[in-house]
Amino acid sequence: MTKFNDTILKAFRGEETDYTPVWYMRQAGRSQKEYRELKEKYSLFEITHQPELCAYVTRLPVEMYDVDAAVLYKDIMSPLPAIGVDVEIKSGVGPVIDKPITSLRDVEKLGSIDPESDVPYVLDTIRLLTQEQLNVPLIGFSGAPFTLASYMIEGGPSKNYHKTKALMYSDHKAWFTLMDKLADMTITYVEAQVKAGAQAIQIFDSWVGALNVADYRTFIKPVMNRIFSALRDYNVPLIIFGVGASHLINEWNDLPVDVIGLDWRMSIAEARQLDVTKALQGNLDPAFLMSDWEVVEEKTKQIIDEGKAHPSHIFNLGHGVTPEISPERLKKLTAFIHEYSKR
Ligand SMILES: O=C(O)CCc1c2[nH]c(c1CC(=O)O)Cc1[nH]c(c(CC(=O)O)c1CCC(=O)O)Cc1[nH]c(c(CC(=O)O)c1CCC(=O)O)Cc1[nH]c(c(CCC(=O)O)c1CC(=O)O)C2
Repeated sequence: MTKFNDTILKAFRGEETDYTPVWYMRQAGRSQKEYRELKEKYSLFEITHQPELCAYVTRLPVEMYDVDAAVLYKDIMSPLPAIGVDVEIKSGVGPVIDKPITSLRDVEKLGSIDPESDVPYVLDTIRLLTQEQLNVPLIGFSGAPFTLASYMIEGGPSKNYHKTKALMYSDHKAWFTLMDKLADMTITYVEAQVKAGAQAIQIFDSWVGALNVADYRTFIKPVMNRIFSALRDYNVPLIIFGVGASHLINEWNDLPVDVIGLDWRMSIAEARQLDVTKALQGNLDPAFLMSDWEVVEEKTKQIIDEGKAHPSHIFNLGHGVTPEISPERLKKLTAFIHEYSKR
């Protein structure tokens, strides 16, 4: 067994490292041939319910790409059935919820999660990976209340979140009760992942960029403060990530997080000009990986150079790996990042 490589944990904590560590959102699923063959037989939930199989899928990209962290193979929807939300992941569509939340009554029906009895397979997978199989840290994760609520209210992926925002603006009791229930679920669910062995946590608020700063401060920021303040007790690096949320970066810099994950809309240099002090993660647009290698190399060098100007930077894409990106490309990119970023 090769020596455990904790470089990425040092970068998450804002320390300077010998090279720029890298992992990719959605690295575990997607385009590996071995994974595609598995997906012919099993759904995402069926894989996650089998710890040995789920650990194998989680390890695939680590062994194939030599990335500096593993991310647990599951979805941000995974804990929702435990609180009474009937969600299905439709291939090529995404999460689908047949009975969306429409009122306070629906919110009050939601229960709470007991990870050891509701999602024992998630915790067993984490134990398997961190006690026996990985020589890089394992990243656990949860969706954030706004992003989870957007699926629960819209009934699936959305472009404009009109129903979500309408409920948020018009029914404050329903909204804040839902936020509190989802915050309680997130804290309990993340605590169990850390106790099982996850060494860093990412909170995905993918769609909160749909809100302006004022509404973020009113309807979201207090609950995010509560979540991250509670998670600090578990003493693992905490990452917040969202898409199209650059206008919220100074709000995120106020939160008790260690790392801010950027998409491609704001450069690392621009974030630093806004006095963002947290470690930064990102932020290559996945679309680059479909273009000529010379273009990828040039953009990657720019991101690494900007990241090196301040401690510290973790390389990632600006959003999850897309299905058409080839494993060969990700392997080549990872090797290039490790080589080019050496101090
Ligand atoms: O099609 C299938 O059968 C399953 C597809 C699949 C899903 N989650 C998945 C997988 C495994 C895989 O990538 O193959 C599995 C999945 N989803 C996620 C992770 C964690 C990570 O990103 O590393 C992971 C596991 C880790 C990994 O695959 O590397 C997290 C996730 N699910 C979701 C989101 C919201 C978002 O997209 O930003 C996000 C966060 C941002 C991200 O994409 O990285 C919600 C979700 N889950 C899913 C989708 C369907 C669209 C799509 O496939 O991109 C979508 C997106 C949407 O349309 O709203 C289904």
